Amino acid sequence: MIHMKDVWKTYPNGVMAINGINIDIEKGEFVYVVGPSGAGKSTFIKMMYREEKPTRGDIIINRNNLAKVKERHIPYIRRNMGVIFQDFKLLPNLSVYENVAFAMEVIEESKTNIRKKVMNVLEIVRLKNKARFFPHEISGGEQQRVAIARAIVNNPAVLIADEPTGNLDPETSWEIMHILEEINDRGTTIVMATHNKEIVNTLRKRVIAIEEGRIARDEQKGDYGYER
Ligand SMILES: Nc1ncnc2c1ncn2[C@@H]1O[C@H](COP(=O)(O)OP(=O)(O)OP(=O)(O)O)[C@@H](O)[C@H]1O
Repeated sequence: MIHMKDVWKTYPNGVMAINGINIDIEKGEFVYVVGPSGAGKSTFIKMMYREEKPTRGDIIINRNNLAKVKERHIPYIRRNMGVIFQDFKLLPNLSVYENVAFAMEVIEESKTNIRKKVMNVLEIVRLKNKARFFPHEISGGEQQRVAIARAIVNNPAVLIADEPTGNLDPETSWEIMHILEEINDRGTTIVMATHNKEIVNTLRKRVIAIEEGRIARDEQKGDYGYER
């Protein structure tokens, strides 16, 4: 599903963020990406949704090589990918419903179908009753659930998450994790960068540890392995 071959990333200012990474992630896996601050986790994640382009190497996702793809094709590639962030990134002037509908491919979709799909994902994240609310009227955990609904509305094969619980209290973080697990159980591959030791050590999954831009560990049902 996701294959990285000899991937390197040097930023324009000369910082070498990723130094020769090889990794294979198969369909349906749930993978945590851990490592010290500045180790290269975000860069690794950003290259997966082509926010950053590798300096060298190949990144093949759903048979497309993100290292070679033309700029104008990036939106097509992203359609089969959902992304969620630490700071949710909802559109403040749109309601919960509209935030999700806005992300949908609406070409040739009837209004009834759009409504069905949006309400269906809002049900998965248990927010049907808040469809008319605006982001500032709901809690941080609810905002992240809207972001998840938006990320999965096009039924992507891969969901990429960069510290999705970073701004949330422990209880709310667990709610988010249970929703991500349900989505993973439906077959979506999930790659999640995190600093949350408790979650990684409790909800055991594959752990890829990055240190100084290299894979330091790659373990099935691994542990967090750092103090924080
Ligand atoms: N846009 C950028 N331009 C230049 N250097 C960058 C850029 N983004 C990140 N870096 C540098 O690349 C290295 C890896 O950063 P990255 O954000 O990938 O680490 P991280 O593991 O996600 O860190 P954290 O856990 O603190 O979020 C760091 O030295 C960082 O300063």
